[in-house]
Amino acid sequence: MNEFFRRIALQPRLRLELWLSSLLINLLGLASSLYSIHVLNRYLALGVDATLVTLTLGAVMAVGFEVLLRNARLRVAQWLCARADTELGETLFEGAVRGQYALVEQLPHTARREILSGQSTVQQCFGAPNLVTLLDTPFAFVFVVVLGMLSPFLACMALLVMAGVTLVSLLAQRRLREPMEAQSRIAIQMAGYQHNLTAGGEMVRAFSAADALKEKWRACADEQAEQRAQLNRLQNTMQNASYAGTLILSMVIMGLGAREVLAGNLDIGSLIGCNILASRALAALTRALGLGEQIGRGQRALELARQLCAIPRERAEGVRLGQTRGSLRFEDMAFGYPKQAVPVLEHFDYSLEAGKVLVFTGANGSGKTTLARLLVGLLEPSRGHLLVDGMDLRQADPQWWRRQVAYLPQEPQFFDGTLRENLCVLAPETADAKVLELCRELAVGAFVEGGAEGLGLVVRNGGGSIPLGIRRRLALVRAVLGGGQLVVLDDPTEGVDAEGCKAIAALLSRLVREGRTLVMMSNESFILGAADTVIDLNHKPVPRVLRDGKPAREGVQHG
Ligand SMILES: Nc1ncnc2c1ncn2[C@@H]1O[C@H](COP(=O)(O)OP(=O)(O)OP(=O)(O)O)[C@@H](O)[C@H]1O
Repeated sequence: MNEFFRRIALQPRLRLELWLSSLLINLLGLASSLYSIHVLNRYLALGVDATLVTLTLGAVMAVGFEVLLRNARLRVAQWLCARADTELGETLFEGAVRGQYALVEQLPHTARREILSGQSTVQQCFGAPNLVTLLDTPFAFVFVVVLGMLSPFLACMALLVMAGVTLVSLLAQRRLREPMEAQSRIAIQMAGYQHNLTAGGEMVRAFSAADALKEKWRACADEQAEQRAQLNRLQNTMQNASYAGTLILSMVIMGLGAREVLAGNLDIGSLIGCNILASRALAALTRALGLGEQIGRGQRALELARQLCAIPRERAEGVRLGQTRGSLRFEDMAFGYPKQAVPVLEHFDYSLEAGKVLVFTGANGSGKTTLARLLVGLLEPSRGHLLVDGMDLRQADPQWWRRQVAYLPQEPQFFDGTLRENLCVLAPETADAKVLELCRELAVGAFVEGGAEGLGLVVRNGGGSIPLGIRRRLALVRAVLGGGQLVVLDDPTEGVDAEGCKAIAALLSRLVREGRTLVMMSNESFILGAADTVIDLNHKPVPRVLRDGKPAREGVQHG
């Protein structure tokens, strides 16, 4: 409900227009009742055709104005809702991409997907049609007041029936909360299984995981069906309440009204008018009560969205040093994930001059990727400092810093778009010829140029269909085109064939000659051989420097 009022309050001037137009619309809505009263009382009594024509013209004009005003009001409501929806979309997007990485990552993938898709639920539930329904609700009582002017007794009866319908609907709505929450929990679970089916189709078939998955799927689907049935029963109760309420109200008004007519307290015309007014009042009320379930759904989607939006943002500003030289200093640095028994590293001290090659080595899970993310500024040390050219990375503008780093993540991902858009994301002005030259240097020229679309190839699903070794080298092209002075490569040769490794070695040699600082996470012997420094992350919790000084080999040579 608050969300509706927030939307209405977005533009104070329009807020007044919305309420005024709703008042007019509902006043004009009285025209049909007045018409019935006057036709029955005046025209039937006197039989003057001019009276009928005048009354009909007046009623038609009132209906015409009402329709025009309703259209205009809907447009204003749509404009307000579109603004609120855009705002929500942007806030969610910002939350997902600018929320502190470590905290965003703590939300499971499926939950993040559910949160982001909740945007359309909010759009639907708090949309313009529902907003105008809500605006009409207080005017249900305008009809009751007019009814009271014709017959206070019938107005009281109408209020009694309306109260009964409201009570039943509210009780049913209170019970809706539980199945609706269950539905949203099950939807997240189902989304996980759907992901297993779409992205993990090979795993499911090759390991005969279909039976195990099917069992889980069925259990989930059964629970979903059970909750949906309960939801439907409650929705049905609400519908029945409003249907029965309408019938009962009409019977009450006509039955008791007839007695009032016989007692001489009411004329026939007014009785018909009372019946129309009472049903209009109840219709406005039941429409508003019907919103309850949608408001509940929208509210839940908003609460989920708030979880993401409540995550503290990354710093939006900080120091920008121009172009970094690429010297690094780890100063008594520590990092551990929440609930981790042994931290990834502790008391780590090391200084790296600009232009040198540092390799972190270690077994799976020793912390190589974590270190890469610390260097890129996606994670922050739990203690101590990571200095770049003497400046603590915590003071740096993250956007500036990431442009100083040519980063190859361990899991190279691309966004949905063309290969050109992806490779040139950091340097959109790069000429195709330069991109292709770098692709050839990394031995992926044939892949790019061999395809009919070339750099226009459309990448989908993170680029998962591109062979890993090629995808990794394409991601290396993207990193190098960014021009960062500090090169951070997380396992650059994983899944790459011999020819690819040779090309990577040649590229690394070129980068060293250009004076870039290279930090790599690798267990590959040719990379370890070319390092000025090798640091072993297997040694816990303080990493051990295995070699510091002259590299074992001149340049980076594969084989
Ligand atoms: N987001 C996270 N939350 C909690 N623990 C994590 C998270 N990411 C990694 N870890 C844990 O931190 C440790 C280091 O993981 P990391 O991925 O950095 O290792 P790695 O050396 O890169 O492994 P690999 O060689 O397999 O890529 C592991 O024990 C891992 O389970």
